[in-house]
Amino acid sequence: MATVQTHPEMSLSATLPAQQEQSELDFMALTMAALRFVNPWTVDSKAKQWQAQIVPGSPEAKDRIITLSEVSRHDSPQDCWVVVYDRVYDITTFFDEHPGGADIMFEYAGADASTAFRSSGHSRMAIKALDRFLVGELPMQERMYRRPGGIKLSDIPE
Ligand code: HEM
Repeated sequence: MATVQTHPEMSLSATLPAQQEQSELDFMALTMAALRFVNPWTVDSKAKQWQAQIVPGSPEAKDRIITLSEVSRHDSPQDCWVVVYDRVYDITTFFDEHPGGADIMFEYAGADASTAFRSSGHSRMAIKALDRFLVGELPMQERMYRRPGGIKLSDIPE
């Protein structure tokens, strides 16, 4: 039977990256575990509470933390969520009412619509109209506009 001999140096260099990767992975897992322990805004803690249906615009919506990954699951005309300025809105019932049309909004189904919303020149009234569709907000580590030291826009809603 034929055997393939590799030069000892070659086989060493071939195994090194794999070993390195293994130890990096362990290091990452440890770091993530430590971060979860000390970080009060961990994704898991509040996101797991997302079980029951929530009425858009209700007081409970203000306390609900929803991850981007959860938002991405609501991307159909029957169940459509978008993110605007780190807040999550269920706009399923708004398609027919939207003065800018349904299609333009549906392009952002399950995704972040902040820049589209902003660049369409929405009025204060439109910003206020967001309230009634609120279902929650992103965890701190997924936010872009409402995090300490993050981008500050003077005209985004409180
Ligand atoms: C997410 C919830 C949204 C709400 C509550 C909302 C609300 C409104 C309102 C009230 C208007 C009337 C004009 C005004 O008062 O500013 C409007 C217009 C408009 N919206 Fe939205 N909008 C939303 C999302 C979007 C998105 C994601 C886009 C994407 C680009 C968009 C594009 C437009 C455009 C182009 C107009 C202008 C229509 C015209 O003047 O003919 N909107 N929207």
